[in-house]
Amino acid sequence: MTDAPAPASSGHGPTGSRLRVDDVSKTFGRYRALQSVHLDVAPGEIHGLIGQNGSGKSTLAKVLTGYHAPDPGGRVLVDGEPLRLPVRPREASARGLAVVHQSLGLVGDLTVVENLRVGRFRANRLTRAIRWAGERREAAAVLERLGHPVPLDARVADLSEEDRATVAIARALQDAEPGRGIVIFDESTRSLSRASLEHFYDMLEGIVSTGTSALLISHHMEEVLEATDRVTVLRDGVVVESGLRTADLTENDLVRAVMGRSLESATHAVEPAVQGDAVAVRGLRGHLVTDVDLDLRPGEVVGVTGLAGSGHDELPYLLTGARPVRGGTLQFGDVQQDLTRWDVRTAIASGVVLVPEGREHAGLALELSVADNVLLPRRSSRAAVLPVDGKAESAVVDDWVHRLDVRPPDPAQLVGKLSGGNQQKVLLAKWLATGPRLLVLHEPTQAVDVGARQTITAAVRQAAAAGCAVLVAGTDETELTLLCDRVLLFREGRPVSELTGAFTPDDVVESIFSGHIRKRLRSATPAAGG
Ligand SMILES: Nc1ncnc2c1ncn2[C@@H]1O[C@H](COP(=O)(O)OP(=O)(O)OP(=O)(O)O)[C@@H](O)[C@H]1O
Repeated sequence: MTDAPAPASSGHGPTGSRLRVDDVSKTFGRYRALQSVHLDVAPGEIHGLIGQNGSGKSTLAKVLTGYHAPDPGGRVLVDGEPLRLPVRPREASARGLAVVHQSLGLVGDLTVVENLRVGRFRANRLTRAIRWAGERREAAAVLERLGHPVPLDARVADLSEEDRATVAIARALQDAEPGRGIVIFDESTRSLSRASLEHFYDMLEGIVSTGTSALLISHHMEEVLEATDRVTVLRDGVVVESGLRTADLTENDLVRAVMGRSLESATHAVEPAVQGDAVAVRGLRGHLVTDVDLDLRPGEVVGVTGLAGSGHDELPYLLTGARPVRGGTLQFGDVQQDLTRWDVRTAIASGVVLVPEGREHAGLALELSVADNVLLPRRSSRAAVLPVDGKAESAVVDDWVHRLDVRPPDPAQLVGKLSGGNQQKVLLAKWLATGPRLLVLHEPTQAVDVGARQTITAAVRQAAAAGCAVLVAGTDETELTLLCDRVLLFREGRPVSELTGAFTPDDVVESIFSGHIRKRLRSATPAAGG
């Protein structure tokens, strides 16, 4: 055994490793997704696992929890004891090795106790009846360990975002003896709002303070710097940096480790006025949005943001016919539309397209190839009698695969087999390839790595420079700062203030929280002076 460097927050529990991975590889067909991976997570440590889209992070998490069988050879040890390979999911969870997925993995229609105990129910041996009293006791005990009670009989769909995050973590934690085991968070913080994030980190702090460890997979360099003790970096399935102490690193160090190079700083000069159609929305009303007027110039990228429930994230769906509109009109070019009669098909035919959030649920056919997905809107709008121009179609697909740097750059690859971030790139390519006049994006760089953020920003700005008006809804301050010329802050259904000029990510956060000091993700380190 080699000695792992002590984590920054030392002093938790016994020494040794909570999780040790030695020489683990995984091949899909001829593609080597993981090559002789080593990883060492110390007790009580929050260990970051970072890397570009497609570098193998989720594949490693899936090998560790038994979803994928690794190639022969290699070892996985939890609390010093080897796990049989391929990992059997029940054995892994009984040893306290569990994962919290990005979508939190909960069933909305089931109650809290059902979500926590499903797959673990103990039935009476004679009657087969579930012993509910025991199940409730176990569920309550794990929630108590997290210090955050949630009503056991509430339907998960009715819970607040914070409570849902609590239930997801409790579910992963319930088999681990307190102070042992490790929870893997596979981009689990991605779908949480900043307010819930603070709660999430408080819980994480509580967990690791007992000696249980966490492996945090994330594309957010700021989060990795603030939340983790050490970090391991994957590039093309190979560990290129192992267990670096995060306290010694800057954000640039992390970016260089992930990308293998530094990123040029991305500033966007105000572009000269471009030809195209101005967009005027008047009196828009939806479920949350109330009487909104909005003007977008061609070539302009406008952000809309706010706290959950402020209406900014309803706007994309109202403008594109995806959700019912109570009132309002949209005017651009020759289109003058009563939005209460707008639907998705008419919107697309008019050049108004939506890149929705959550690519698994909306917008991509996972069982089709990259090429078929990119060409879908084009093919459905082409008159059925026209012959297919295969050459032109391949040229379009090749161009977009190249421009958005989809990896692997294979148009025949099934989208379901791409990594999460590469699926997001295909979703953007699909709609950018239509040459829209009004492009509406909801959290467009969610799930993509720091390099891909810049690639996507360049592609969106190129669409704007060609005369398209762009609306970006979201709460990611870096995304909004990179992409937008101005950002409108929503409160109670309408825009109340605007950021223009050279605003920074901190300006965006401060405008959302209207001056509240942003809580650090973890308590300040002693080096920072408390
Ligand atoms: N079932 C599969 N069949 C074939 N290839 C796969 C399969 N699952 C993953 N891959 C490939 O393995 C590589 C690693 O994918 P993985 O999902 O682990 O990346 P990741 O680092 O988690 O990326 P992201 O940050 O985009 O989520 C990718 O090239 C992906 O296309």
